Amino acid sequence: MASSLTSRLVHLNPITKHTPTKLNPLKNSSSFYFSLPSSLNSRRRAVIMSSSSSYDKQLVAAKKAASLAARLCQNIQKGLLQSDVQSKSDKSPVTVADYGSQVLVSFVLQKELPSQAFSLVAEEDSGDLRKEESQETLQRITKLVNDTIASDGTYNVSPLTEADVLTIIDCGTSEGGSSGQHWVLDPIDGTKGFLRGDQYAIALGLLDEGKVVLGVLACPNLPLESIRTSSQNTKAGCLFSAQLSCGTYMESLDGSPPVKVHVSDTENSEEASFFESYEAAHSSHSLSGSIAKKLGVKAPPVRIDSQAKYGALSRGDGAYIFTVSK
Ligand SMILES: Nc1ncnc2c1ncn2[C@@H]1O[C@H](COP(=O)(O)O)[C@@H](OP(=O)(O)O)[C@H]1O
Ligand SMILES: [Mg+2]
Repeated sequence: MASSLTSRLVHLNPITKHTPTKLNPLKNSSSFYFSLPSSLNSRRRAVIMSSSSSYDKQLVAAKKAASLAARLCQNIQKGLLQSDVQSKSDKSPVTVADYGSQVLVSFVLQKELPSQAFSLVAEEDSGDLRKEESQETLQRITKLVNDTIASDGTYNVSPLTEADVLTIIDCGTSEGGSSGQHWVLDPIDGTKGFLRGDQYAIALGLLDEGKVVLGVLACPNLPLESIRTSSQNTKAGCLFSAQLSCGTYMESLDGSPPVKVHVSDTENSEEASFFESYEAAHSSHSLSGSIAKKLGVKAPPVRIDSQAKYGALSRGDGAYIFTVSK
């Protein structure tokens, strides 16, 4: 599930179109663009713009949901316990933060959009947490989620019970589909990066009639300035958001005003740099090195866990992402 969900979420990364160049094959993939082609006449442009504005409420809710989930993840990462980490049947790690993030996103979306039918396709389910031996883990998730909701103060609700938490996790078991609206969530993309204290992301998208119409990406450890020039002292915590045909915006997770971002417009691959997975088991480093060489890229690879690399790409920190299946 993790891999297939991740591969779908890759296409949820709405990157603002700037000037596509022959040098950047990724930028020519339609799934990376939400902006309107300039060839569209202004009447058609107006029609698309007005239809996209109907997702404003969902965008506000998605940003709130991802921000609150990021807050929970940041708090857990500061004091991660050995017992917070478990192994899934596919041997990939899952943590109390993955579950807690899914609970918060599901909870906030339903609170913020009460009048809408709710469908969520999410990575985690409650199966393992319902086992006898997971009782303490479930208690810890419930406490962490309740503490986060209380610290935010927006929702005047009684604390969630453990049964509530299990039910809310399983709100993410929708099958999705090509009709209606469906949220798609990876509550922590890059769990291995999260465990290492490196990059990870909360990745949330909305599909309407089978099309991606908005996406948000919370990257709690991504510096607010380019990762190629930032230092350890640079403030971190970015929230990227995009709505169909409205471009991509970035703000800090602690609430700075959003600024519009653009992908790199470099025409010279000798000056370009590329991102790839940190984990060599996820993407072939040797093959991407060969591709980079053929393209004339001189800079060494920038290895980042998770879709945080798509956030970095969307603001032009680098020009390419290479994901090469092994
Ligand atoms: N062998 C593999 N090939 C491709 N992707 C893999 C993989 N093993 C794990 N992944 C996925 O890669 C995601 C992380 O991406 P990246 O390598 O860019 O950091 C993980 O998402 P989760 O952390 O949500 O499980 C995981 O599902
Ligand atoms: Mg995940």
